[in-house]
Parts: sequence; C-alpha cells; structure tokens
Amino acid sequence: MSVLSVQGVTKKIGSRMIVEDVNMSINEGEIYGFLGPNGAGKTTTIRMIVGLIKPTKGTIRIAGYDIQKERSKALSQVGTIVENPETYGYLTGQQNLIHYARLAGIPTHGKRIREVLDIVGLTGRENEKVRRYSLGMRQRLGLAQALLARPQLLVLDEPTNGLDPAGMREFRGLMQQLADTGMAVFVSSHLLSELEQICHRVAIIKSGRIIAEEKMSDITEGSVRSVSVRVNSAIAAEKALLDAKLTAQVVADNLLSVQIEPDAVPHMVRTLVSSNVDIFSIEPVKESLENTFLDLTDGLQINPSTREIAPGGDTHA
Ligand SMILES: Nc1ncnc2c1ncn2[C@@H]1O[C@H](COP(=O)(O)OP(=O)(O)OP(=O)(O)O)[C@@H](O)[C@H]1O
Repeated sequence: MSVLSVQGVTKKIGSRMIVEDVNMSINEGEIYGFLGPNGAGKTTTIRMIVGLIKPTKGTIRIAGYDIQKERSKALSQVGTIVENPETYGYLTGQQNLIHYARLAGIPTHGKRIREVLDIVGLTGRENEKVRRYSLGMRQRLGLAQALLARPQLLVLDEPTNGLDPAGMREFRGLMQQLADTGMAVFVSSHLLSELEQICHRVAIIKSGRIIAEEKMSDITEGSVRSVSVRVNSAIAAEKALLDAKLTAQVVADNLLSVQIEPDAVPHMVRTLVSSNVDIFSIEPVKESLENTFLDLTDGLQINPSTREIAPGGDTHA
C-alpha cells in the first residue's frame, strides 16, 4: 500500500485553476521529488496534502486514510515542514520540542524527545536558545518537531532553501537516513541539483499540471546515451566509427564522444580494435536530470549559475 496517494486532485481558487488533475503515489522508504519553477503549484499541492486547504476535486490518502473523511487519522501520519519551521527563539531547542509535543498530545517525559534530537544531530545543543542556532540547526529542529509523532510520511517544502552547501548536504543525509527507516519522504524544490542527488522518483509540475514523472535510476543509469572513449588517435577512431555508421565526435586529440545505446558498445569496441585503434578507457556519460528535464519541459529554462528553474520565454526574469 502506498503511504501517500494523490488521485485526480484539482484546486481552483475563484475562477483560477491553480492545480489540475494531479496524480501521485509514494511508497514507504521512497524519497519523492516534486520539482517545478516558482508559481507552478508546489506549495498549493503540499498545503492540500498536509490538510491546510481542501482540494476542489480529487482524493488524498495518507497511510490509507482519506484526508477528507478520516482527517485526524490521516494527519497523524504526516510530519511536515512547510516553508520555514516555526520555532521560538527565546526557548531552547528542547523547550521548543516539549511545547510541540504537548500540542500534539505526545508524552514529554518519555524518551521520544531525546530520540528525535539524536536523529537530527542536535544532542548536546538542546539546551541552547534557538535564537543562537544557525539556520541549518533551526531546520533540523523543525525536522525533529515533524518527527515527534513517528509519522509514516514526511512532507518538506523547499527544505534546503537558504542553507549553505554543507547544511544542504547534511539535510540530504538526514532525509536519506529517514527513508532508510521506511519513512516516505515527499520533498519539493525548484533546484534540480537538490532532487537529483537524493530522490528515487521525481515529478515535474508546470502551470499546475504534472508534465512528467521519472524514476531517478532510469534517468541517471538506464538511459546512458553516450560514452566517452579515450584512444591513441581520436581522428582515426572517429573515421572508423563513422564508416561503421556510428555517431562520434572528436573532443580532444585522444578523446571521443560516441552517441550509442549500451547494447551497441561491443560493436563499437570491435570496430575500433579492427581498425587498429588503441582503447584506453570507455566511460558512460550519465544523463542528468537537467537534460531530461529540458527534453520534457519545452519552454522551461535553467539558470546556469544557480541551477534554478524558471518559467522560460519572456516570463524568465
Ligand atoms: N490563495 C490564492 N489566491 C490566488 N492565487 C493563488 C493563491 N495561492 C496561490 N495562488 C497562485 O497559484 C500559483 C501557484 O502557487 P504556489 O505557491 O502553489 O506555487 P509554488 O510552485 O509553490 O511556487 P513558489 O515556489 O513560488 O511558492 C501562483 O501563481 C500563485 O500566485
């Protein structure tokens, strides 16, 4: 059974269609990325999943419970950080957690608070005032809070926004660690590089509609479409491959790029060897999410320096 199931979900505000016919299903132990430019409808979808707003149409189930019909059971299985986590700066990390545990009806004298502090790596810092915490520590405290009730589903809206690269890496490690315990993690981002590194599957949303859903392994492993070949003479190698009807380009004196499906690689090797070309190495060039994304999302653009995605065309700032 999937931990999160979103079926035919639509959200209309006034006459405006914000999210249209969204379908997603997320399994336990899976990290599922939700990728789209600003304004695509990510936050609106997430707000529906965590019960902050109601869908106009469609069904959302969490751990099998319908969020409309069995709301408290469904929501008891979701931990979330939507936008920046709310924390009280004048309280310590531990006091913040005690406060939220009380609100959620979780015993504050048991060991759960110690456990969540440990999971997020704040043990030893729990008695410091939160206003002295770094942004990364605050984010981890938010995560500790989301984990208090042992949810099956964790929903994170742009969780690494504003974190430095070390903070982002740490947070990614945490998500992986939680998924390894069987938790389903739903994470949104407008940064390709973020999701590329941690997600098992990724859905791409544009103007309120899911335009693609891809398995990360298909993108990064299965779909190798070119190899980089190091040889003694790239010019001789290129000629031999072109004669054998393979597509190749010289990259440098000793380096060649060959567009080829994995099962045609032996044919390439035989061709080079029979043309007396020495082969030193053959490396697959992995398809990145970025290339796939560009193939799929005609009209969206990627800012090359920030790797942020934008609507593209004239709307691109
Ligand atoms: N209450 C509302 N009334 C009218 N329009 C809204 C409302 N909430 C969101 N929108 C519009 O719906 C679109 C999707 O917004 P949403 O916040 O879901 O996008 P997003 O993908 O999360 O983008 P961002 O990363 O910028 O938050 C936007 O154009 C937004 O202006």
